[in-house]
Amino acid sequence: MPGQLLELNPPIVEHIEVGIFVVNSAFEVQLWNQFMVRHSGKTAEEVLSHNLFDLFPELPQKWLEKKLRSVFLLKHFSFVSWEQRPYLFKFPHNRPITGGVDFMQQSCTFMPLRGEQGQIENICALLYDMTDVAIYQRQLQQALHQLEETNNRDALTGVFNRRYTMQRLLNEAERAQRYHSPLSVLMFDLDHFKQINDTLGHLAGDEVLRVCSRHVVQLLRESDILGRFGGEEFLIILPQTDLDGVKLLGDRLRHAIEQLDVLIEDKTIQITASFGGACLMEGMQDIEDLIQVADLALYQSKHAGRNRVTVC
Ligand SMILES: Nc1nc2c(ncn2[C@@H]2O[C@H](COP(=O)(O)OP(=O)(O)OP(=O)(O)O)[C@@H](O)[C@H]2O)c(=O)[nH]1
Repeated sequence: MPGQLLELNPPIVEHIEVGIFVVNSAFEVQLWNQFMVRHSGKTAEEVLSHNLFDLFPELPQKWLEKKLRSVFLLKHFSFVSWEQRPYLFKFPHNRPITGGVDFMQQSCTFMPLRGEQGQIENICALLYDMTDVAIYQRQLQQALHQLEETNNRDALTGVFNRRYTMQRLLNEAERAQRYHSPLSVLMFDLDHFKQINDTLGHLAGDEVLRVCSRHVVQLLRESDILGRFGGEEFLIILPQTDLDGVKLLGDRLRHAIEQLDVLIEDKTIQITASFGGACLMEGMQDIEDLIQVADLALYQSKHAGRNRVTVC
C-alpha cells in the first residue's frame, strides 16, 4: 500500500473520513492515510519514515511528545478533545469564515499498537474533524448569550429590566458589604409624564422614554447599571459611590435631561426629571431598605416642585 509501512486494513484506512496516522517510538511516520494527505497537502511518500515534528513544526511538540510517550509507557489509549485543544495540525477547513474558527477543529485518539512480542512499537492516531460541531456549539452559545441579554433588557428602552436590576443590586450590595466599599442608588422619574402621553400620544411618550434612557446611559460609567423600574421610573446602581457622588451625578443628569431636545415628529419637546439618591448604610436589613430611602428622597424632590435632586 502506498500510504503505509504497516499492515492495517488498507481500504478502510485509506478511505475513511477520519485522519489516521501511525508513528513509531522515534515519532517517525509509519502510516499516513488519504484524509491526512488531503488535509495536510503532504503525500504519503513525503512523510513516511520522517519525524512528525520535523514535518509539522506547528504541532505542540512538548505536549504531544509527552502524550505519546505516556501511551508507549502506560500502554493505554489516550484522547484529546477539540474543547481542550482546538487543533493539533493547522489544517484549513472549507466552512464559511463567519463560523469563527480559523483551522479545522480536531479531536484525537491515540491507540497503542503491539508488536509480535506484545511490546508497544507504534501508536495509531485517529484524527476527527470536529469543525461543524465547534461552529454549531459556538453559534448555540452566542444564541444563548443573546437570549439571556434580551431576557435581562426592557423591550422599550433597551436598558436593564426591573428583575435583572434587582438581581444586580443584590449582588452589588453583597460585594459592597464584603469589601466595605460604598454603594449608592439613584432613582429618577420623569416629571408630568402623563401630560406628554395625554397631549402627544402614547407613542410620543414611548419615544421620550427611549431618548431619555439612551442619553442617560451615555453619561454613566461602565460599572454603573441603569434599569427601568417601571413606567417612567428608572434606577441607577452606582458601585463605589458615596452620597456626595450620588448628589454630583444626580445634578449632572438632572441638568442633562433638562437640556435634552426630544424630537417628536417635527416638534421638539423639553422634559425634566426628579431624582432621589441613597447610600447603603449599616443597619439596613436588605436592598429593599435602600430602595425605600431612595424612593422617599425622590418623593421629596417631587413634593418640593420637581426637577430637583434629593439625597438621604
Ligand atoms: N408612553 C408610555 N407611558 C407610560 C409607560 N409606562 C407608564 N406610562 C405612563 O406614565 C404616566 C405616569 O403618570 P404619573 O404616575 O401620574 O406621573 P407623572 O405624570 O410623570 O407625574 P409626576 O411623576 O408626579 O411628575 C402614566 O400616564 C402612565 O400611563 C410606557 O411604557 N410608555
